[in-house]
Formats: sequence, C-alpha cells, structure tokens
Amino acid sequence: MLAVHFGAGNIGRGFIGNLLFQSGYETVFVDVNQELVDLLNEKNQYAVVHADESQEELIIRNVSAVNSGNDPEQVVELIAKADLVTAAVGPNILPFIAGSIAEGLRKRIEKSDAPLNIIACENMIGGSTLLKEKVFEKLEENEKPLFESRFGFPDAAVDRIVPNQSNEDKLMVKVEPFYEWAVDETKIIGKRPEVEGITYVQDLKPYIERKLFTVNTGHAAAAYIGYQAGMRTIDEAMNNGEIKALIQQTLQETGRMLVSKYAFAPDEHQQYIEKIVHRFVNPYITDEVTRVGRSPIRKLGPADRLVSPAIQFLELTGDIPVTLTRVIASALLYDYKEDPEAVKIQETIHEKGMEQAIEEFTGIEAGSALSEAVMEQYEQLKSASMRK
Ligand SMILES: NC(=O)c1ccc[n+]([C@@H]2O[C@H](COP(=O)([O-])OP(=O)(O)OC[C@H]3O[C@@H](n4cnc5c(N)ncnc54)[C@H](O)[C@@H]3O)[C@@H](O)[C@H]2O)c1
Ligand SMILES: O=P(O)(O)OC[C@@H](O)[C@@H](O)[C@H](O)[C@H](O)CO
Repeated sequence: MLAVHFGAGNIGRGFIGNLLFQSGYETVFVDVNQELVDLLNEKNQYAVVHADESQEELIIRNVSAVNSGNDPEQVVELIAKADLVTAAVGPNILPFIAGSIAEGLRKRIEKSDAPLNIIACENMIGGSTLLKEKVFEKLEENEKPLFESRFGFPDAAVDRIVPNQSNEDKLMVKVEPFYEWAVDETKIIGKRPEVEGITYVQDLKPYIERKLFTVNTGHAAAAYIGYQAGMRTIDEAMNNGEIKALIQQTLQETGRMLVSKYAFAPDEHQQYIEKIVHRFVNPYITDEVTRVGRSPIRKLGPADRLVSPAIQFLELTGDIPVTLTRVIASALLYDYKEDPEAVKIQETIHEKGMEQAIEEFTGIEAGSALSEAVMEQYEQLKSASMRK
C-alpha cells in the first residue's frame, strides 16, 4: 500500500508517518525542504521517540521523499497510483499543493477507476473541504462530476503535541505519546483506509470543536499570555500559577460553551481539560511559545480557536467571555519580529487603530460589545506591560 503525505515536518513525520508505517504503508513524503528530502532518501527510515520517562524509540521504515518544487511530475505520478493521500503542511499552504493533487487525480483517471481519499490533517475546521475547494478550482466544469464521485476529501481532527526539533539526528522526532486522529467517515469514497489509530466518526464537528477549542485555545492562551510575561516555553508559562489559572479559566469558558452545545457530560469534559493541562506541562517536551503562537492572523480568524468560541459563548450565554477576550487581546499584542503575521498585526494597529485592526483580523464588528471588551483588555494589558 502506498501513501503520499504532503509535509515531512513535525506532525508529518512524528504522527502521520508513524501511524502509516504501523499500518503497513510505504510512505512517500512530499516536501519543499531539500535537506529533509535528501535525508529521507538517504536513510529511508527515521526514529520517533516518546517524550516521557520511557523514551521509547520506534523506527519508521519504508519512507522516501520527493521535492515538489524540483520534481512536480513525480508527485503527479505518485498520486495517480497512491492508496491514500494525506497532508500536514499548514492551512495557509493547502492552496499551493492543490495544483499537483488536481494533476495527479487527472492522471489517475486516465489509468484506472480506483477511488482515492485525501485527508488534510491541519488544525482547522474543514481542512480537507478547503483542500477540495482549491483542487476543484483547478478543474474544468465537465471534470467535476467524475472527481466528485471518485475522490473523497474527509475532514479530520488530529491531536499530538510535536514541538520544533533540535536533535542532532535531523530526521528524529520527539513526540508526546498521546495521540488522537478522528476522520469523517461520511465523506469517504470507496473502501475506508484502514490506518491504525484513525477513529472514523459519523459527525466530526464535536470532535474538531472540542479539540480546537480546548487543546489549541488553551495552547494559544499559554503562548500569548506567556510571551507577554517574557516566558520562552509553554511549560515555563504553565509553571507560573497566575498564568496557569488564566489558562484554566479560558478552558472553563470554552468548556461551558462546548458542554452546552454538544451535551458533553460536564465531568468528562472537565477530565478532558485536566488531561490537556497536564499535557502542556510535560517536562520531557520543550515547546517554544513562538511555535505555539505562530501565525497569529490565522489564529485570530473568525473560525479559529480564539474568536469562534468567544462568539459562540456570547451567543449562548449572553455574557462576555472575559478570559477569552483577554487572550484575544494578548494575541493582538504579540509582536514577535520573526513572525511575519505578528509584524503585520502590529503595523495594522499602528496605521489603522485598534478597533479597525480587531475588525480586520477577527471579523468582530467595531462598536460591538465583544470589540469593546477586547479593546478594554488590550488597554489594561498594554498599560500593565508599560509599568514593568
Ligand atoms: N506540531 C503539532 O503539534 C501539530 C499537531 C496537530 C496538528 N498540526 C498541524 O499540522 C500542520 C503542520 O504542522 P507542523 O507542526 O508539522 O509544521 P512543520 O512546519 O513542522 O511542517 C510543515 C512541513 O510542510 C512543508 N511544506 C511547506 N510548504 C510545502 C509545500 N508547498 N509542499 C509540501 N510541503 C510543504 C515544510 O517544509 C515542513 O516540512 C499544521 O496545520 C498544524 O496545525 C501540528
Ligand atoms: O499548529 P498550530 O499553529 O495551529 O497550533 C500550534 C499548537 O497549538 C499545535 O500545533 C498543537 O501542538 C497541536 O494541535 C496539538 O495537537
């Protein structure tokens, strides 16, 4: 069985590649990082190490790689014969891989009538659906019905903390032992890919919202609040009592919304929160706040981990989610110079003012109660940081 996976980065090697190997696939990674591609082709294997007291090491074999920048034809050939296509490149990169996927699927139709599923494993709602939209933009109108009937783009929720790596062995990935991969079974075409570790679900929405608005909201809160406090890593931030309490309050707000929306058992959801907070303080992982806070424009988007739960909380309860608005304000204060999205936010605030910047990045209407609450938190945080 052949799997083609776009993105040989942290989650690509540390999670998806790991499960594909354990399920009997040969995996070809598609990436644009020549050093990674060369190393994968030289070694044809890499190590995944569990970040816990066991330090258990798994060797992932039957892997190779292609640089899609240098060898797009090979990518097309691979998709034409693959049994599964997956991706973990980041939501902003999905449009850039759509062209070669469309070409590969065209080629596949010429050769056989075998169906194929393409699963985007990104931290967003509707990642595969977005990829499908971008692939379909590359098609002629008359091609679309056959593509619709033959190729599935099931959405997914993936969870495993894989920090940036600084190992001497450049292919090795240290990962937390925990993982979860839920895939929308209703959008599968043909036989469902049997991958050890995938949980097929009939309704993905509760899974993806629970994951994104707990793991990723809490993580982003720790990153942005931690950054403001001068912390370098997530566990450093979480080891500060005041910050930890803020993260817990944030997760109580998203939890109240999720429990009410999806009728989750409150006790079970509380246990889920506690497990996640525990994952954030894993002493075997060094996860920089600048990785977790990366791409703040994406994270401040109306459908993402900060603004969507804040809006839903307000709609559901009629109350302003005080801690979530504080986290949104912290994200707007995030001024890490190496992150182009952080730089853009600071420029926009400088040029257009806070109220306009909030509307532009979050979709929260200027003059609304939520916008005013974010502005108030922003002013408080700013004057507190000036007093330091
Ligand atoms: N790291 C985690 O803890 C984690 C967990 C769950 C989900 N995710 C999601 O997985 C995705 C990837 O995250 P990551 O942490 O692995 O990032 P990463 O930067 O480590 O990996 C991304 C990889 O994509 C490659 N890439 C960039 N442009 C490409 C292109 N045009 N074609 C092919 N490859 C390309 C990069 O070279 C890199 O190797 C993101 O959407 C992220 O939200 C990450
Ligand atoms: O990957 P991002 O930038 O969407 O979010 C950063 C982290 O919160 C994220 O990568 C987590 O580590 C991961 O989602 C855990 O499952």
